Amino acid sequence: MTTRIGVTGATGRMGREVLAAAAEREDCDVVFAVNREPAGDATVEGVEIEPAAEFDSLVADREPTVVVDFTGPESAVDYVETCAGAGVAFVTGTTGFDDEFEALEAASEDIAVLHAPNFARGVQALVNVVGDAVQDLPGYDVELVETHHNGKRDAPSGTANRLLKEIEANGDFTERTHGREGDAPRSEREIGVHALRAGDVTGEHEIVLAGNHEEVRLTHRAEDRGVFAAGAVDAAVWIAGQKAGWYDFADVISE
Ligand SMILES: NC(=O)C1=CN([C@@H]2O[C@H](COP(=O)(O)OP(=O)(O)OC[C@H]3O[C@@H](n4cnc5c(N)ncnc54)[C@H](OP(=O)(O)O)[C@@H]3O)[C@@H](O)[C@H]2O)C=CC1
Ligand SMILES: O=C(O)C1=N[C@H](C(=O)O)C[C@H](O)C1
Repeated sequence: MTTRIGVTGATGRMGREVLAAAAEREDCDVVFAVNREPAGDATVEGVEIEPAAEFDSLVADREPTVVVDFTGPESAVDYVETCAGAGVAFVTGTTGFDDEFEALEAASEDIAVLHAPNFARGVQALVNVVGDAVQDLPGYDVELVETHHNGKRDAPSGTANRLLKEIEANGDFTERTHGREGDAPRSEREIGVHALRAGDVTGEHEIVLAGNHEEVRLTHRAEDRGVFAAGAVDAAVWIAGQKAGWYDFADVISE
């Protein structure tokens, strides 16, 4: 069966990649793509880019099975609420959520919603191993360093926040220290968190565990945004058959 996909943020860094990834597959069709203020005759991968102001009517008229969203927290909430009203599943890789996250969770009572801060399969593997490493090395200092391109808005990254949750769930930590400056010795049970923004780095996450005169470094490096887009399109095809509820990327790759 063909999955009918609507794409938001379609001229953004990730939106373009999603359109390219979808174009490579025979089991999905892009039925519309929107951006906030598209140039008059804009197309990406042969798909016409339409104004985001028309999102609601496009959902009603083109009947997507699922919307794939890489935009910002506020727009993601607007889009998921429309999808919830129309019975259309929603896959989002948007990060930087604060209170807006509650609206995503609420929508999952009516439709299938999948949020993943990182659609790279290697990051899922990293999430799986980091908890074991922290458990196996009690008392070791833990620091997390993430590096992204200079256009990224949110810090720390959504992936870093996900990894931090995993570290905290598996060790005895009391605080996160964001950066370090001046007379600022490390306390025993803190996790240092460092966000670098430079050039066109696609996305790197490194966890350093150090103690006992030894050091372990767990690193994921995305070399191409296509990795995230391919994962998001896999998720879109997968979610088409799911009932209302909250899902993450682990659900997709465990099948
Ligand atoms: N989960 C994952 O695997 C990944 C997640 N991301 C996340 O995806 C998101 C987008 O990243 P990226 O593509 O690099 O960002 P870009 O800035 O390149 O693109 C964002 C797109 O969203 C649109 N947009 C932003 N805010 C709004 C709004 N309020 N209303 C309507 N449209 C809006 C932008 O429109 P306009 O052109 O008008 O500004 C643009 O098209 C970020 O949160 C990022 O962290 C990124 C990579 C991988
Ligand atoms: O903004 C990006 O580029 C990325 N954002 C995601 C995040 O915040 O974790 C995932 C990836 O690292 C790229």
